[in-house]
Amino acid sequence: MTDALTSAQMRNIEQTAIDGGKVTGLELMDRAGKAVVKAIFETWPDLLNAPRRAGILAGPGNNGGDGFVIANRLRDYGWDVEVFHYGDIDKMPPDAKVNALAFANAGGVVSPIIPFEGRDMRFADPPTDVWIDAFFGIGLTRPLPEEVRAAFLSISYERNWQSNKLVAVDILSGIDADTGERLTEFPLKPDMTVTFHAPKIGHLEGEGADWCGQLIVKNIGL
Ligand SMILES: NC(=O)C1=CN([C@@H]2O[C@H](COP(=O)(O)OP(=O)(O)OC[C@H]3O[C@@H](n4cnc5c(N)ncnc54)[C@H](OP(=O)(O)O)[C@@H]3O)[C@@H](O)[C@H]2O)[C@@H](O)CC1
Ligand SMILES: [K+]
Repeated sequence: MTDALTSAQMRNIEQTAIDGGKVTGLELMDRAGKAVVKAIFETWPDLLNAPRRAGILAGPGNNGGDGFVIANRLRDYGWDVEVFHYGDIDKMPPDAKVNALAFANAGGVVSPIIPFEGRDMRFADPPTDVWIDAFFGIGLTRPLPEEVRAAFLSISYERNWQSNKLVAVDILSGIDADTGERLTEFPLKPDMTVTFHAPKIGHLEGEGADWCGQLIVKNIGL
């Protein structure tokens, strides 16, 4: 496993590649989202044999942008996809907004996360096969908002009754990528974390090492 990076080191590598004209941020986001989908099908190939349902937990930043790339990709596979967005598409960073608008304009369902409160997630119908945690990645700066923690709790109820998978995009939301500290206490461990280019300190240190599930590092051409 190559040396773990801090979030600042990762951003520097990305920015250097973008400034050098080697790649655009949008291309990196596209590669990242597609890498998550590839990792899902490589890890659970039976998910390929029938259209499934995915719930995408998307945040306000570029981690959320990855979530919308994943949402678009799974719709291409004929999946039933619903995005639960903690954020406002209009206020997303430009690359994320492009992917969010592509999803919404193609008829993708974008719901606020509050409905989890009203929904009895234990018996979701149809059951969700895969939950994607794209709330926050390396840009997490403080403990999760209460409604985000509550959304995770709703899914944890469902996981008691339904066999679904939880995949963390880049890092489980709530884990500090630079220390592995769990900034918010909640009960959900992902089945898998897909990160990009190299592991981050937060995947290997502190509690982060125990809150990854299977850690997959995907090359995004940096
Ligand atoms: N070229 C690229 O950049 C690529 C990026 N990629 C992807 O982007 C991710 C990094 O994206 P990012 O820098 O936008 O950070 P992200 O983790 O989405 O969150 C930032 C937003 O959340 C907010 N926020 C933070 N903490 C919060 C809290 N506790 N509660 C509430 N809000 C909170 C924060 O707001 P603020 O802290 O400014 O108030 C800001 O709005 C990275 O992990 C990877 O997945 C890949 O596609 C590869 C190419
Ligand atoms: K995440």
